[in-house]
Amino acid sequence: MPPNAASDGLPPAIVIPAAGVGARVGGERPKQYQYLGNAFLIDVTLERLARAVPGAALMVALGAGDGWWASTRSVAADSVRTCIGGATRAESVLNALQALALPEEHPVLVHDAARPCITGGDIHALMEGVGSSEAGGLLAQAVTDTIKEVDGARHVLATRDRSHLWRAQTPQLFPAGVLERALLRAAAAGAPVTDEASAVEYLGLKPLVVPGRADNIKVTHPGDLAMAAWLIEQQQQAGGAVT
Ligand SMILES: Nc1ccn([C@@H]2O[C@H](COP(=O)(O)OP(=O)(O)OP(=O)(O)O)[C@@H](O)[C@H]2O)c(=O)n1
Ligand SMILES: C[C@](O)(CO)[C@H](O)COP(=O)(O)O
Repeated sequence: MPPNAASDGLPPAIVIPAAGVGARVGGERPKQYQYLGNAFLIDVTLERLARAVPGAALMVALGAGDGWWASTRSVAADSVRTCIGGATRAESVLNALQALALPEEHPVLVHDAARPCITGGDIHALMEGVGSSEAGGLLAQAVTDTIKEVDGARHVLATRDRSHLWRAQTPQLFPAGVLERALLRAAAAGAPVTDEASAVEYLGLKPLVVPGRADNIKVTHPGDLAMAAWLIEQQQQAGGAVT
């Protein structure tokens, strides 16, 4: 493997988009500030990231006018800084990346605040799998269900070949310069960017998928918070190795 910041022992920086409103989960506050056990969801996510990558700088993109961050545990953490996010997840990630102002080759992990069940094992598998590759990579899971294409009334139009389909998760890992160029280029072209890899693909690069755990869920719908709390309990019972 060629020398790079990661292999030289310099930890990746970590960008955490947390500027969403959590409309699908609902509730009186954004999902990142709802409780998982006795902690805010965002504290669980940030503490797992910080534990997995000691010494990493964490940059959290917050919604403009966020009134909750000040009540988190993470507000007091030296390694955690914040910036204002944007109208889309991609804009939030770009703002955070620019706030970090990293050298071109510096590795950057991007992880949704809304994925609190991430494990150190998965983060290290991603870092080892991707190494210093220019195209970077992401955790993902191979699709195991039969895939239906449906019309607007939910009638099946076709059954799709799933043999090359994977479900993208986060973290996703890229060199800072590649990621910034990719996000800027995709934004200028109006290309749809639902994750960092889709922006990097837009540059013509092929990010690597690294198999991740099924329990790295994104809290998206009502009920997912309870599911995440249960998954964390299971991980804790399975031992410290997973967290
Ligand atoms: N403008 C935005 C939109 C989303 N996110 C973040 O991106 C992650 C994944 O997005 P998603 O699950 O879609 O969160 P929300 O946008 O909050 O959810 P919803 O679409 O239900 O409102 C979350 O951590 C969310 O806070 C962000 O930083 N900036
Ligand atoms: C980035 C992501 O977590 C990959 O699965 C996901 O796309 C983010 O959710 P969104 O609903 O697309 O914002």
